[in-house]
Order: sequence, then structure tokens, then C-alpha cells
Amino acid sequence: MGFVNKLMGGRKGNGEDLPSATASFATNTADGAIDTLGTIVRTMGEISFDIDDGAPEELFPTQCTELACHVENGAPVPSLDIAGSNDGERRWGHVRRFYIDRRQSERDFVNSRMADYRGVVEDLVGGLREIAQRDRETEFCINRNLKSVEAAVATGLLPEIKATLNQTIRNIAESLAQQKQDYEKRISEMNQRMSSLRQDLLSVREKMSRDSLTGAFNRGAFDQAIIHCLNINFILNQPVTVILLDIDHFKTVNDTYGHAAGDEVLRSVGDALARSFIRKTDFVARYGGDEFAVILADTTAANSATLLSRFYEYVGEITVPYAPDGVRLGCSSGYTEVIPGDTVESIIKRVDSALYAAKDAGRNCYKYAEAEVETIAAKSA
Ligand SMILES: Nc1nc2c(ncn2[C@@H]2O[C@H](COP(=O)(O)OP(=O)(O)OP(=O)(O)O)[C@@H](O)[C@H]2O)c(=O)[nH]1
Repeated sequence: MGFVNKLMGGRKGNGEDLPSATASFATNTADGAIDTLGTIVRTMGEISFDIDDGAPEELFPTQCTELACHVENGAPVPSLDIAGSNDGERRWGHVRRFYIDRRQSERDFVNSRMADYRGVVEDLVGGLREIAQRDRETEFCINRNLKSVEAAVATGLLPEIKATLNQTIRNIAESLAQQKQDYEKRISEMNQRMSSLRQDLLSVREKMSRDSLTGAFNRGAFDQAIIHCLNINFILNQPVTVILLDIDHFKTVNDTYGHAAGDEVLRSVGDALARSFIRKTDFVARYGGDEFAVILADTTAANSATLLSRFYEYVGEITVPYAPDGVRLGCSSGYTEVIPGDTVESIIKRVDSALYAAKDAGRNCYKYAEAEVETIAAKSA
């Protein structure tokens, strides 16, 4: 059955049968649009370039191939943690957000590279010009002095020759010292330029590790940060807490008040998280779709619960755009403390089960998942 028919069950929105000519036109158009979108998404992966964001080079092409299948038939996208659905429903919000973020990262990358190349070329040309100029001056100085030595030798007077040689040696030494000084200055300027390039690169990296909608870190940055935290926990034995949070009924927000309202809600939740977890080491990331993850280094689960209760106060103040008064947003969260022997998978599994427990308990609450030490020890043995 065609795409429109699949969506509408062969009926118009008001329940009447679609006139067959209109239905087949709409079906052909929608199927064509889906095919075209799938091809575009696949091609973007096939003809892609590395944007130096720290992710493996093959990740983006894989994501595109999976997203193309998702667009075409609702297949799951494992590389982005998007599950498939039985009725073929697409996660259009994910697809849209993924390509908006990618495009912005590509633009930042290209702009920064262009600026780098222009700067380096200008520096190089300027440096070569100065060196050539200085070399000409040194050459001129040496020739002039050699001529005076020749003239002195021609006189045959020893004191004259000696004085001229002394002067020549002084002149050439001065000229070479000046040349050395100029080169050193030039090298130090180039070093400064290189270090400012490095800074630029770091700031582009920082931008590329952010989710453009909420300003929180993105999933790639989270995946790196959690490994870092596991290492810190292993070396320093400091408590680390991980929180996973999902907005309640977010799909309904999108469906009822529009995608722009959904985006605004995501921004508000990101903002509430940033206001609740304010230490420099607190790490807030958009985990995907309507999910956020927080890593709290050097924080016990008990302290995290205090911070979570502050977050829930802020959540209570969030209003859903265009919604009538009284419609309040809710979030469900799971949290757990990292223990020795934990892996990224064991933490995510645990925190995910706590999140589900919060959903089961009626939503808009947070639940703690205790680690089963023996299970983890057995797994890591
Ligand atoms: N507005 C907007 N929506 C998004 C974005 N990314 C994902 N989504 C949507 O977020 C919704 C996530 O909904 P689900 O996780 O399926 O479920 P839910 O409605 O939150 O249900 P529960 O989690 O069970 O309460 C989907 O409708 C996605 O299309 C985005 O960047 N902006």
C-alpha cells in the first residue's frame, strides 16, 4: 500500500473514502517524495567528508545508510538509538535535527578551515618576502665589504688591510646577527599564529560537541565523557553519578502544539538542567530526541538526589508554548552511581531501567538504580 494510504488507512482524514484519482495522485506524490528523500539521505552518506569532530570517519555514512532505510520504511537506526516501530512510523524530528546539526557542523568546519588556510598562506608569503629581502641586504653588505677588502689588498699596506679586514668582520657579524634576530622574530610570530590556530580549532571542536538546539553537549561528547568518568572513577575512586532523563509525553507536545513548541520545550529542559547542575565538572548532554543525560563527577547518589529535586522545581515552572494554562511538563529520570567494574553498557542499562521504573511509577519523578555488585564483578571477571 502507498505511503499516504498506509498513513490514512485508505481514507481521508474525515473518514470518507478518498476519490480514487486524488488518492492515487497523492499516493504517487508521497511515495515519490519518500523515495527521493531516501536517495538524498543515502547520497549524503556516500559523498561525505570527515569534519574532524573526533567521531570515526565511517560513522556518518553508516548513520546516513540507516536513516535512508528509516525514511523509506521505518527501519530502526541503531547508530542513533532510534528504534523501529511496527506500524512504520518515522521519527521525523530525529531525522530533521540530525541533518540540521550536521549541516551546521560542516559549515563551521569549512569556514574555520578556509580562514586557517588563508591565514597560513598569507603568513607564509609574507615570511618568504621578508627572508628574500633580508638575504638581499646581507648579500649586498658582504659584497660591499669584500670590495673594500680587495681595494685594501690592492694598496699593499698591511695596517690598511688589517683595519679593513677587522671592519669587514664586524660588519658581516652585525649583518648576520641582525638576520638571525629577524628570523627568530619571524619564527616566534609564526608560532603565535600556530597556537592561535590551535585555539580556533579547539573552539570549533567545542562547537561541534554541542547540540545546536539546546546548547547541551551532544551524544558524541557524552560517549567520550562517560569513558573519561569511568577512568577517573577507576583511578581516583571518586563517586560518579549518571542520570538519564526523558520528557513525558513529548510526542503529544509535538503533535498537539506543533514542532516549534516541542523545540522550545527541549530548550527549556536543557536550560533547567544547566541551572540545576552548575559545577564546572557537571556534564549535561542531549542523549537523543527527548532524552538528556547528566554525568556528575565526585558526587554521590544522595547528593545527586538533592540536585535532582532542584531540577524538578525548575521543570515545574516550564510552560508549554501555546498550551492552555495548567498544562504542565513532566520529566522522568533514572540515576545510578558508578561502581568499580562498571562498563558504559552496564551503567546505561542500569540507569535506563531506573528511568523505566520512574515511568511505571506514574512519570514526573526520579528513581535510583542500585548496582548489583556481584553481577558486575562476574561480568568483568
Ligand atoms: N520538536 C522536536 N521533537 C523531536 C526532536 N527530536 C525528537 N523529537 C520527537 O520526540 C518524540 C519522542 O517521543 P517518544 O520518545 O516516542 O515518546 P514520549 O511521547 O515522550 O512518551 P514517553 O517517553 O513514554 O512519555 C518523537 O515524536 C520525536 O519525533 C526535536 O529536535 N524537536
